Amino acid sequence: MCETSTTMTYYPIMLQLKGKYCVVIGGGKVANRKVTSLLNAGAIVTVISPVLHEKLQEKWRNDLITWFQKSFEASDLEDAFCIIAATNHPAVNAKVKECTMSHQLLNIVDDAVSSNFIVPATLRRGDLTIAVSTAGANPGLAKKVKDDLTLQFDDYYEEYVAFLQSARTEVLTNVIDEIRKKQILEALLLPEFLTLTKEGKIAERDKLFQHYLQRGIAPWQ
Ligand SMILES: C[C@@]1(CC(=O)O)c2cc3[nH]c(cc4nc(cc5[nH]c(cc(n2)[C@H]1CCC(=O)O)[C@@](C)(CC(=O)O)[C@@H]5CCC(=O)O)C(CC(=O)O)=C4CCC(=O)O)c(CCC(=O)O)c3CC(=O)O
Ligand SMILES: NC(=O)C1=CN([C@@H]2O[C@H](COP(=O)(O)OP(=O)(O)OC[C@H]3O[C@@H](n4cnc5c(N)ncnc54)[C@H](O)[C@@H]3O)[C@@H](O)[C@H]2O)C=CC1
Repeated sequence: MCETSTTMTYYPIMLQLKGKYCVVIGGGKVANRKVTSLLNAGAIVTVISPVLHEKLQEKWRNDLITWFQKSFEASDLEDAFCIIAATNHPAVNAKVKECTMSHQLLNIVDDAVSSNFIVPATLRRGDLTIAVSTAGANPGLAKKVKDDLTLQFDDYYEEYVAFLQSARTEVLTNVIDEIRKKQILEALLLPEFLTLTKEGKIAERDKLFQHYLQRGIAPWQ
């Protein structure tokens, strides 16, 4: 048994890509998956590829992306904040690496070692993001763990996180006493609020929160 991992220790971050110029080289199935997540993050996406996967064609027809129907050239990378090399030719992907400046973000879909970032499997429930990575050891496992988590973090988490956000804002705005503030913030994460959200008892949940906010003691304590 191997005792220590030989894989890279990555630094996980949440990247703000809104309005950032991103270039994807290649227009196949994998490129389409990467483009979809870039667009979801609000990036401005250009695809360089002689041929486009039908889902990318649809995005292009809907003006969601720019497409240059051609093979890769070094000048395609000018001004790019983020670059994804997703062709089916390792030599072309390696050329993209060669032409990338050290300050640019680069993901090469067939070469994690030469990339300066890799993409985790991601589960979203409103503002809750769960990102799973195996550092490239087994991307299929990252996807499987994420898929398994969809059961535990079901759709109602979206409503739950929205409630927690507005309740937290209310506490931070209205409760001056630091000890009480800390107590209420801790109590917000007790299972009662999650259970009531899951059962769709929204009015009851909000009443419970208001009661606690005003009285300072949770009724169940
Ligand atoms: C290093 C990394 C670079 C990067 O792409 O960032 C990379 C590399 C490679 N993936 C390969 C294969 C597969 N990748 C997937 C799926 C995903 N791959 C993703 C990420 C990553 N893949 C990064 C590491 C992530 C990590 O480990 O933390 C996910 C999580 C995110 C995303 O792509 O958005 C997305 C799931 C999205 C979702 O559904 O949630 C599947 C399963 C499937 O498609 O159903 C398979 C087939 C099964 C298998 O091989 O495991 C191959 C071999 C290609 C070949 O055979 O030629 C390479 C190349 C290599 O290993 O060198
Ligand atoms: N990172 C990941 O999650 C995964 C990575 N892969 C890797 O991704 C590669 C791509 O896979 P697919 O998208 O399924 O392949 P694909 O064959 O569907 O797409 C390849 C695309 O690259 C384009 N292309 C080829 N030469 C080019 C050039 N010189 N300049 C610009 N574009 C060019 C083609 O026109 C095509 O659109 C695979 O070879 C594999 O190594 C595969 C599965 C998952």
